[in-house]
Amino acid sequence: MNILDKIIFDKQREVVLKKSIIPVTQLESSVFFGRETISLSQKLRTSSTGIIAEHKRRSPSKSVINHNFTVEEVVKGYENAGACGISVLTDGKYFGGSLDDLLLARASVNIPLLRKEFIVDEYQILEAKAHGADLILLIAAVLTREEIKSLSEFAKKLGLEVLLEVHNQEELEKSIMPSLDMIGVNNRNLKTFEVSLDFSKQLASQIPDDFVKVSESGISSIEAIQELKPYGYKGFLIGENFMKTDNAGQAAIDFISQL
Ligand SMILES: O=C(O)c1ccccc1NCC(=O)[C@H](O)[C@H](O)COP(=O)(O)O
Repeated sequence: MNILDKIIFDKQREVVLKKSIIPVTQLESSVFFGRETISLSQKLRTSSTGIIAEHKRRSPSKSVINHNFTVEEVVKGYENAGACGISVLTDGKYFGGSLDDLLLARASVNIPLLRKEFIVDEYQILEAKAHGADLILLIAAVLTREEIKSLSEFAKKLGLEVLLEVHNQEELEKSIMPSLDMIGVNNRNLKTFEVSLDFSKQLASQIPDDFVKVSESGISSIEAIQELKPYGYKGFLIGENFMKTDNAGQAAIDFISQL
């Protein structure tokens, strides 16, 4: 079993367990459930920088990245740096994240928050809304077209935007539908961990203009952004490059100020 299959296997079991502990009615009674969300896609369309900075403690490909900061320090640093939005990894087992991280981030900043999660069930979308997210991620590699349609339509009904992640042409072709806002090309093959900006470059022309294009993973230099912009990318998701430093917020300031 590759790592992505393992993550999804565990996630499906986790969701069954969580559903039996926290009822939907409890999620719907959260103070954040009725909150008006902030659009990341609109911000990206008009931004000259397009950085989506990620809170990421560890990952399957890199093991420990950073456990030294509080969530508040990181996300406030990212907001001060001028990030368009923040991605908060909420998976515990493989990334050391949690829904509490998302809640703390929501209480700390006023820019769009992505719940970065392996979503397989509507219940996780309700969790995202209840914990202050503005948008969710759907990963084409682990969902059928029908699942992408029903999950994205469910998210839209709750006022959440949808970032659909693809890694190859087949995933892109099966996924295009009006209920998506942004299409992200992951430069990391989640099965082998190979990273190359070529994945973003190769798929760019096949992403319809209706969707904001986002390039994700393995971005660590200004040159990479300059290489990707001519392909129409408006958003750039960066995690490790900021989190591996001893001050993620300052690293984001240094990076964004050069764009
Ligand atoms: O980052 C991983 O090792 C990983 C492994 C398996 C599934 C997902 C994984 N990462 C999620 C992401 O998409 C990245 O955290 C995100 O795009 C930022 O990437 P980076 O800037 O390279 O940290």
